[in-house]
Amino acid sequence: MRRGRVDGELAGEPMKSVEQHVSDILATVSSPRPIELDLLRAHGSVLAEQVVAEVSLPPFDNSAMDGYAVRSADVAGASTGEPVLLPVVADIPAGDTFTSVIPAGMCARIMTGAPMPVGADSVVPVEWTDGGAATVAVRRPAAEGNAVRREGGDVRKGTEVLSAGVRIGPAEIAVLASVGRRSALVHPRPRVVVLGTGAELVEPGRRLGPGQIWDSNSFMLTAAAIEAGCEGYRHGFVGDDPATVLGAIEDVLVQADIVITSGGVSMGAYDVVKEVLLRMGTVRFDKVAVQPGMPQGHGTVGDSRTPIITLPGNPVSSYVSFHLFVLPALRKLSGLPEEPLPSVRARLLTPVASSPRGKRSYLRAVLDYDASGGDVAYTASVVTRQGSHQLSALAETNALVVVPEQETHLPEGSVVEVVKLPYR
Ligand SMILES: Nc1nc2c(c(=O)[nH]1)N[C@H]1C(S)=C(S)[C@@H](COP(=O)(O)OP(=O)(O)OC[C@H]3O[C@@H](n4cnc5c(N)ncnc54)[C@H](O)[C@@H]3O)O[C@H]1N2
Ligand code: MOO
Repeated sequence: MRRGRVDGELAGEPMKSVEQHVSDILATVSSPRPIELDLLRAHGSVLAEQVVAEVSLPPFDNSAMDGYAVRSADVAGASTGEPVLLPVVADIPAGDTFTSVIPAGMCARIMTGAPMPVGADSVVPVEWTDGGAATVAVRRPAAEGNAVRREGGDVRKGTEVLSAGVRIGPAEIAVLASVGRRSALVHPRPRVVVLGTGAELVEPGRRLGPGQIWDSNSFMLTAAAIEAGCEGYRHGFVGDDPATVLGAIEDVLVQADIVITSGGVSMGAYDVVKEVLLRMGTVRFDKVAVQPGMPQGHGTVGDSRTPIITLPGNPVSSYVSFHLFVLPALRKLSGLPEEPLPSVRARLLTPVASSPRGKRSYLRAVLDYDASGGDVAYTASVVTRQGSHQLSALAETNALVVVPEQETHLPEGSVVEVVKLPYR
């Protein structure tokens, strides 16, 4: 509720389940058409094609060490006391394009990554020799294949090196480059535009007036979207004027694959997001059986039918509902399969004193690994400040203890499901 009165009491109204709300949101979201992007531009996006090696890797037999390419039979009897002396008939650096041939009883100096000469079947590391330039004294035998990296030893020509659906990180970029790819077909990273609402909001860095607070939600939600691998754009915030709010939403559509708003969705006389979007008829508002984060809205806006998710303004509610409701949408927009946040079972070190009947609570908690815990290998301590406005407590936590809808309290020692928050 913002300023003033509550318009009506909706006690007893059935609430929507968390799962239903997620699936309703997902029904409004589809993953964008794949595009071809240059390697580094593709970083962070999801691969939309299967990548097959068109050549074997390594493409040719090469040396794994700096040393001498030999015939293993020639050095079989080498020892410190009786080194084998071999004339050095070639010098092969990495990148050498000349195909050397090594006759029996001779060798070539060779560097790491350089192509193996014809006739040689083994590499003697320089440390096992006197390092000679014209003739080398080999002090240890090197078995056939010693320090030789075989053609196709990493990847055989024609095999899959990356499957569609993987997120492209540095390792995937390296694999793409190593098979000669300059670009890849990817689902582009979704553009997430975040808009805060509220007449009480002030830009951080400016002075607060009476009744005002600094906007934190639009920063938090933008950062969370970026952390989820998206392009996050903070549009800032707008006040309580319906025309301004509507104008701002329309303005951001050109740069948005999805719009996230915070605030103005509850029962207040000035809950402007709800007011303007309800009028459009393409966004619906529900009470979801969850604490925090009960008032939620979702749908599409504009001719582009851009998905929009309207989160409640209370900062902790916004944060928790981002993880429950926005992340699944961002995964789908990113081209990733549906997957819940990882959760573990943990033993409660603190009791849960109260949880509203009929709502699933997600309590902010500290999750710790407990090596002595046996099959319950984690402990969870619920922090004391659980109010939807108590943002500072949120920053002390790394997980959400799930209290099922039918439970109103839980004793210390209860085993509960705990959702791990990403990157914490
Ligand atoms: N009569 C009722 N009142 C309220 C109900 C209800 O069912 N009946 N629900 C409560 C619940 S639960 C929530 S959650 C909030 C949601 O309210 P809104 O989404 O309409 O959000 P606002 O009223 O705009 O703001 C709520 C709160 O959050 C602060 N806020 C808003 N935006 C930001 C921001 N960008 N950065 C930091 N803080 C922000 C705002 O100042 C308010 O304190 O409604 C309850 N009321
Ligand atoms: O559901 Mo509201 O999100 O309690 O704070």
